[in-house]
Amino acid sequence: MIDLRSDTVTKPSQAMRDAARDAEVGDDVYGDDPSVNELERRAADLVGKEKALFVPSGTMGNQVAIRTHTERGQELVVDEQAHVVKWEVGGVADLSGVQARMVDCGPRAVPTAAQVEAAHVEESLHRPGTGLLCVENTHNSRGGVAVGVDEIAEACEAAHDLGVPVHLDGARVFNASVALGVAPEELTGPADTVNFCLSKGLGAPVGSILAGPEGFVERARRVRKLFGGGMRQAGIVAAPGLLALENVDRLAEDHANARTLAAGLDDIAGLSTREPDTNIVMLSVEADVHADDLVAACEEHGVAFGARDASSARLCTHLDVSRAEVREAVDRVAAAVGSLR
Ligand SMILES: Cc1ncc(COP(=O)(O)O)c(CN[C@H](C(=O)O)[C@H](C)O)c1O
Repeated sequence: MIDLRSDTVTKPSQAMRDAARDAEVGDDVYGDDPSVNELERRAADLVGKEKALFVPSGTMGNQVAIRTHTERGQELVVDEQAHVVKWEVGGVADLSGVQARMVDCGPRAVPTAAQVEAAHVEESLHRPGTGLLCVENTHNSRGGVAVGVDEIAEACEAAHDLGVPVHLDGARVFNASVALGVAPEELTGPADTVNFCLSKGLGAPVGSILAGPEGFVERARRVRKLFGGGMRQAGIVAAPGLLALENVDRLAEDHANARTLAAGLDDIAGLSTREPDTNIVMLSVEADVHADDLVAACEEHGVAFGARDASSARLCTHLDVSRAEVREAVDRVAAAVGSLR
């Protein structure tokens, strides 16, 4: 099976497994795990923030950030297709008591200054007040869009002018950095906090990093504990995360493979794709084939990916899929489409 469901499916390398086995560990709740401490230090440096917190998942990183930034009853300004409101089980309401004020950012994938200003609510006797702006880069549901430095900075500046902090869901921020050819901290710098995933394109088995100002990270550490994310000898999974930080540059291979995949799928009658910015390929399926049927037929032919709606699907290239396997996947999709006709 060529698994293109997500870049979350990558399996740890032998070097990562060895690092896990040999990791120096301690009780991380007491701050005693040397592997976690080293990972947090290096991760903070990489994204230009004072401190960082190792969390078990990207969802926890985002939800801990939202809870730490906001007060119950406030509003969160966010793109209507953002992961934090679309794929995190209603966490902004359930865990933080926050209401989402959704903005349609369209293909731009990040709100304009005007959209931030229009969505902002001033707290009053009657009104909730805006507690946070959340942006996403790359933007998953809008096709792995790499949002540019200027666009991120514009949204952050507009929020800051209104006294509103900004959290960057940077699950794939290194994909954006590599695709745009800019240093990660050019993309993370304008935001107050950033969450990025070690367990996606970077290939670690577990974990994400929430980074920001020292005071914020200390408050976030307590929220992580509240959410049950206080880990003990977590060096076992932090050590592979340290190796994952060395996989940033190779993300360019995933992007090249995504372009090869998209071009191959475009040659199949009835299918079309948008030119991918990064490792995510959004596939449009012609009217007379339901995306679910295509996904099922492809699975029978040895390619796995997921439908997004009745007429579109998402395919992700990643560390565990080679260029040759991408080409083979295109051939298998072609055979699957043929079987549907
Ligand atoms: C932008 C963004 N932010 C946060 C997360 C959450 O990370 P995890 O909780 O899965 O580690 C994801 C994972 N995205 C996963 C995927 O793409 O397959 C699924 C959809 O949850 C994400 O894409």
